[in-house]
Amino acid sequence: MPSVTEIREMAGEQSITMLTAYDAVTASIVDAAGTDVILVGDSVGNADMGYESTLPVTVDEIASRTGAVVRGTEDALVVADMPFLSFGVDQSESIEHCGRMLKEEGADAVKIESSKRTVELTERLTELGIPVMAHLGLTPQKVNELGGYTRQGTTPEAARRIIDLANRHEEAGAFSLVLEHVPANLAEKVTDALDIPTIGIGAGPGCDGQVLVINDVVGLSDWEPPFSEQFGDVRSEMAGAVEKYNDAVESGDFPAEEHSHYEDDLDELY
Ligand SMILES: Nc1nc(=O)c2c([nH]1)NC[C@@H]1CN(c3ccc(C(=O)N[C@@H](CCC(=O)O)C(=O)O)cc3)CN21
Ligand SMILES: CC(C)C(=O)C(=O)O
Ligand SMILES: [Mg+2]
Repeated sequence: MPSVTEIREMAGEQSITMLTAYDAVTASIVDAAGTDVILVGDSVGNADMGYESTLPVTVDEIASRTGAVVRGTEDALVVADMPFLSFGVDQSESIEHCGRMLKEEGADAVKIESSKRTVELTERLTELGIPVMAHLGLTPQKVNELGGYTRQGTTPEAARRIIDLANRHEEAGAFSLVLEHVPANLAEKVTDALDIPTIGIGAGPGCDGQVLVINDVVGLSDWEPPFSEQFGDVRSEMAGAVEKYNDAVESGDFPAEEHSHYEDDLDELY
């Protein structure tokens, strides 16, 4: 069972595997496959709740999903992804929201979309015993400011800002860092600059680990980011089962004798 310390020590050693999960069933499948880290992503908003973005997701929703994932997980490290405006508005409120994921839901750590304003919060949370995974590059909670889910860190200045913030979050105590949708050569430089592991999504092969959204990986999404890869076709599997069920009900093949029971005493009932 990897702890935050064991994940930190995987930097430069073994590739860290991380996937999202939003419910106990999926978490149990992801966990049994030996995945190192399960992220209760705020991507639940678009992946599982029908929203267009991650912005509407609430603290209560992430808390509820985190509890479910924890109950479905035996071995993996469970990280709760703090939703839009659950941190950064007010420090004590931020700490309460993050603390709740550990204290009430059993998460091992939280992830916070990082900026220069989260350095101090990361330090405070770490010092209180709430391990923090940082997140730089494309931070989808800033979609309205960025104007889309565009590649980040593409100019020397933007790349330098990311390297600087990565260093500052490591110094503040973050135990790992997600790097999203940045050039592979920038991700390599960040990985070299840090002692803590980098976990990439659309950040090339040079990171210490990789993360993707489970729906994209198993083939449940109706769209995926260009950097994702479908490793299965669960949507067709499910559609096939549902069609067979509908056909069986319509034809009268289901339920059959083995799905039904009869009581002799009831035969005379009028
Ligand atoms: N199902 C799912 N998978 C994800 O990987 C994911 C989410 N949801 N939700 C939160 C964020 C959003 N992500 C995304 C979404 C779209 C692009 C994308 O299509 N980028 C294109 C177009 C950018 C634009 O012009 O808007 C690109 O070429 O960069 C990238 C990352 C990654 N995350
Ligand atoms: C893709 C990962 C890093 C994420 O933040 C999410 O799933 O919400
Ligand atoms: Mg997220």
